[in-house]
Amino acid sequence: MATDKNSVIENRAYARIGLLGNPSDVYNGRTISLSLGNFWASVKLEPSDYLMIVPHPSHDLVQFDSLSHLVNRLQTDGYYGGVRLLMAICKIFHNYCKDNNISLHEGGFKLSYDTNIPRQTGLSGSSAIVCAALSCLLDFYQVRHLIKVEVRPNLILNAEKELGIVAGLQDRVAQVYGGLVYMDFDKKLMDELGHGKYTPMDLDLLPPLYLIYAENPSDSGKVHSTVRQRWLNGDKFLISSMEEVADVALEGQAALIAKDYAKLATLMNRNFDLRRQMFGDEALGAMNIEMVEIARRVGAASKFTGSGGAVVVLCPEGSSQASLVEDECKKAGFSFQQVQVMPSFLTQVDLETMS
Ligand SMILES: Nc1ncnc2c1ncn2[C@@H]1O[C@H](COP(=O)(O)OP(=O)(O)O)[C@@H](O)[C@H]1O
Ligand SMILES: O=C(O)[C@H]1O[C@H](OP(=O)(O)O)[C@H](O)[C@@H](O)[C@@H]1O
Ligand SMILES: [Mg+2]
Repeated sequence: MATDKNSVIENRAYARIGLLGNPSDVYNGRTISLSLGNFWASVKLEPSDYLMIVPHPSHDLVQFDSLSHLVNRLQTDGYYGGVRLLMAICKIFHNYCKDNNISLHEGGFKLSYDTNIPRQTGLSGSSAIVCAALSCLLDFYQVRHLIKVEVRPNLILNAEKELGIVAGLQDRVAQVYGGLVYMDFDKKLMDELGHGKYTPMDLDLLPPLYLIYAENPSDSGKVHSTVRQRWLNGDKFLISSMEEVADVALEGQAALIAKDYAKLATLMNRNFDLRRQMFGDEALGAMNIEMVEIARRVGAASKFTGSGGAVVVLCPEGSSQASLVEDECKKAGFSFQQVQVMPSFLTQVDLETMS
């Protein structure tokens, strides 16, 4: 990657799968997540005399065929695209550098993005856009060596918090680190370090995994805000269930290391069952629940990759079972793909910032 301040910079960030423990990352828990090579967002930074955030031609649509086209679009995709995400990370990055005496040159830039991550499907399309933008800013200002890898997920999360999106760190950690990562967000640890403890795991430990998803925009921030408020209010059931979800990741780490995939399957199912009890069927949505059940009906294990819209599947009986899931997905109109894990692409400069 060229880091000359006059050259065009382009960076990608991949979708992610919360394999175990999500959403306990939002609640001082633990997760195991992986970077998903099947989908990515890319951000391009072109040096310029002025500063411009370029709206995406379809994700930030502002021109419509008719009033009903506009209304239809708002009803399916909501009001927001990626522009606000790019603006927010620019602000967070600027303020972080100012607070940490990192000086930035005066050059301007044009920032544009593209993404093939299915929109708002719990594959972390939102933080992929932010993460790729942060990478461009690190390169443009040549400050990659000054901003530790461990704190980058916080900056990405803060950009979304800035917009009122309730979320946790696991997506952002998977996207910054790449590969497969075990994460511990223990409160004491977070208070002491300002971030969680992130331990990369060997990709060879993973069994083949599959993905089911649907065009199904649901706002993860909204899904989380009520549960988060109940948790903050001290709801005992939520607090103890969230601890159980965090324990799923702890047990999952041992299961992965032992390549005990029967245990991994049990833990994935348990993870979703706990989410279902905590959030309730109405909040999860009938289509999302059906995606989980389609896999379970043929004996596979399944859970949400994020807050809903996509499901990760483990087939303990192998590829013949995966074909059965695929057939069922076709009948139901859901997309089905084998998971490609994206290995870490942290550079030497990045690695040297790590404590
Ligand atoms: N594909 C996309 N293109 C443009 N903006 C997106 C896209 N996906 C998400 N966003 C932006 O991120 C916000 C939060 O999305 P979120 O519900 O977290 O989706 P995801 O599950 O993909 O992370 C949305 O309100 C929107 O502003
Ligand atoms: O609910 C979850 O599992 C995750 O929800 C959000 O991710 P998204 O891909 O936007 O659905 C959130 O950002 C994560 O921290 C949660 O674990
Ligand atoms: Mg998101």
